[in-house]
Amino acid sequence: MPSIRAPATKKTTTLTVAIKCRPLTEKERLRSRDIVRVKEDKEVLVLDPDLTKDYLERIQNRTKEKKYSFDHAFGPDCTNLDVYRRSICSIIAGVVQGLNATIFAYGSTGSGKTYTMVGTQGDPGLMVLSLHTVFDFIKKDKSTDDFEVTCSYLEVYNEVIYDLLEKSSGHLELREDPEQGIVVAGLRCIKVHSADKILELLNLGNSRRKIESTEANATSSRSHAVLEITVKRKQRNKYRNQVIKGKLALVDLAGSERASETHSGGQKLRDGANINRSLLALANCINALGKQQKKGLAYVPYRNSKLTRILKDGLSGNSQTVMIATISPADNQYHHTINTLKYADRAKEIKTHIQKNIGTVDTHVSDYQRMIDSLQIEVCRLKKELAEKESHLSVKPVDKAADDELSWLNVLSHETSENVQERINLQKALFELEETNLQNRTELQHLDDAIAKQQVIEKDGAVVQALRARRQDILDNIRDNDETGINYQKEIEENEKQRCQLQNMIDEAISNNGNKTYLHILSQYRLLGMANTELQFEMAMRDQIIHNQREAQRNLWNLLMGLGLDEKQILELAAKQGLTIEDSTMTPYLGQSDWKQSPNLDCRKSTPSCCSPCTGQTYSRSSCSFQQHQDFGSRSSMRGHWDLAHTFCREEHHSSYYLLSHNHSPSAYLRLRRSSEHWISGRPSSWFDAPDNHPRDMRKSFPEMKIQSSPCNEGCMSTSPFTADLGQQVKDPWNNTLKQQHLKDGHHVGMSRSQDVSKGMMTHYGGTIQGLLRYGPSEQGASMLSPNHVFQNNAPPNFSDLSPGLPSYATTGPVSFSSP
Ligand SMILES: Nc1ncnc2c1ncn2[C@@H]1O[C@H](COP(=O)(O)OP(=O)(O)OP(=O)(O)O)[C@@H](O)[C@H]1O
Repeated sequence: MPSIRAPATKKTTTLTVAIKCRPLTEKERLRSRDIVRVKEDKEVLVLDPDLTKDYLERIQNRTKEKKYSFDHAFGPDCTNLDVYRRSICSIIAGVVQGLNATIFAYGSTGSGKTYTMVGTQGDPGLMVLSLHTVFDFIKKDKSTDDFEVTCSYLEVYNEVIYDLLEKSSGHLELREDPEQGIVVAGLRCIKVHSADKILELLNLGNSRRKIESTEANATSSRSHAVLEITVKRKQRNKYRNQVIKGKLALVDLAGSERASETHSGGQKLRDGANINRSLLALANCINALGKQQKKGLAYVPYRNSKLTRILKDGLSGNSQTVMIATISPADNQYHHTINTLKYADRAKEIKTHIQKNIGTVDTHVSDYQRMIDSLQIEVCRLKKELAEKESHLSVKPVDKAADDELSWLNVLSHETSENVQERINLQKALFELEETNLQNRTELQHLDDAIAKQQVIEKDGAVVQALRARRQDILDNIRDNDETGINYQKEIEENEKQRCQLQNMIDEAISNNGNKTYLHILSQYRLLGMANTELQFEMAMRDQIIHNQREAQRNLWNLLMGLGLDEKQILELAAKQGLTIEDSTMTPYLGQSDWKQSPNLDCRKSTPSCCSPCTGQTYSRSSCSFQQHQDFGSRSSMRGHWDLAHTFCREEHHSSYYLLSHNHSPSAYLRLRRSSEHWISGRPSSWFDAPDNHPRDMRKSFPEMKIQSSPCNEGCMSTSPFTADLGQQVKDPWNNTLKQQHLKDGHHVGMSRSQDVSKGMMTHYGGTIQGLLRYGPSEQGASMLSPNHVFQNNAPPNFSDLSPGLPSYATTGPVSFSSP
């Protein structure tokens, strides 16, 4: 029997911002003046550093004096313990109860970030104090629960992640996990039983951190360091299998600086540029998040740096977050101080949504994880073979040419891997950006409707004006997001060019070089690496879907509650529908396994070609887009068949992610255009052409599209005989039989993947082949299929021959297709 659960409730909180002003250092005392005043533990006054300003200028308010107010403010006499007690202590208790918390120090170089986070023996920092509290709470806990505390410590240096708990750590990759958010693959997590043990690890990690002496700070941290403590609590009471997991992230950022001030050059200058790049990305995220609270949906560019990706949860997700902005009181630091305070002021607007992390594991995600893991094992094996081959080559009699070639190939391999990573990252960013604008456009539509209605009641009244103002904000957001999107597109094009160059170089080397085995391994390694990252990309997409599914369920639940139904009534109603509703207080947090069984998704069991009433979706437009989207590529055998009618279309540039419509419903085209028209402007229309037999302006031709904001319509509209037929024919979309299936009305349906073996290049493409859309750059697989291309013998290629040994999975990649 299908079963749904009441979701765990989310609580919205605002980021806590605390300012800490350090004392003047010995050196500064000789030549600087103290210009910062902290008042009433909340206000910070920064005096004009220019003492020459006269009384008149001051009273005329022509001074540079600035005043800000924050949640907490600490003057030079305050210790780290003061900061801890007033602004941090209360959130640490939550970590032991399964909540996430993030504490990060932000400020210019030499302002006291490391001092605040790490501290000294006499004045232990927030990392040390928090750890002691965690263990104190565990010790004092009166329940019979089992606790497990683990700790990891990483640094981001020059946009590369290193494990500070490993002696000689390699480069680590970021991965997006549906349960845990952003995780660093391969990062060591050490089980610890006491705060002292963590402190030992912390000291060890700190000794490995990249530190340099700069003009501004003798021990300047050149990297961003993240200490993460995870507290797992296995409950031994009636909820036996429940595991509550709280995470505490403590972040010491590298200092922002101006090259001119630090007098650095060479490597230091490069470090500085990278540090500033991450901090700029962080500042942009803070800006966008601050703006979002005021103006609605602004795109938050987390993907612009590793640091912001790591801090994503802390900045907007499931985390109670404290920002400690550190400032120097010295007059020559005036600009830095004001800058830091400005960002801190904006950060006050940021909201996060906290909820308890109650453990659940999802099967299909673990399937993907297994695939990725096996690919990673394969990559490791090939890496080893490569290393062996290299050492074998290097013991040969000195052959400088071979050595040069080898190092050239290594550079090539490294560049290729970076290129793939960058591409995936850009595509994800574009995807998210598109999603944000999709929501913006929906709101715009609603606003237009509301304005039109309101105009009838009171022409140009206050309400209309407020609505218009909001409309303008949304339009501004859309425009900003479009601009960002165009820049991403350009970057993707650049990346694609680079990819082609690299590929040509590898191809050339393979054809010219005698050492074919080595090159073959290199090529294999590269291909597997690509498959690996693409799988990760796909997993991230699924995570997004899962996330939206949860939101949709949450909305549905809230709606039911909002209708005034009490729990008993809901249970009775559900029972009539044959549904079991479990109580959130008694059951684990809603996991993906739940939504697999949710009535929304399971509806196809009873109605193969049409969605059952999908009321919940109506209230979450974006969730619903994903509701359709989620079906894409899904291979749950539980479902028995694949309801292709619900697949949602999305354009993605080049070899990337896309979704296809599976029937002739114009909705597919419209949805595509609506979601992507803002990208397309200025590009050749052939990139995303509407079929000739469908006029461009779909709205005119298909007035029913106007009601598309009802997701239910989206789902149900595609209930064509074609789909129904498909529903019966398609038994398993992942199965080869489907790949070559022909529909009776002449459309091809298939999941496909191509591999141009001769070039050593792999392109995945697939999905359902139907319609007259065209995708992708000409260099890749897409060029094989021109618009309106008719497969030979009206059948798709034999995909299984083209992709030997690689697992089938949902589609990514360019595609061109047509129906005869
Ligand atoms: N509250 C404080 N009391 C006494 N000294 C402090 C305090 N805060 C910072 N300092 C001193 O100021 C100097 C710079 O501090 P710190 O290294 O923590 O700065 P930072 O912001 O981490 O710099 P960077 O970004 O370059 O790493 C150090 O000498 C430190 O001892």
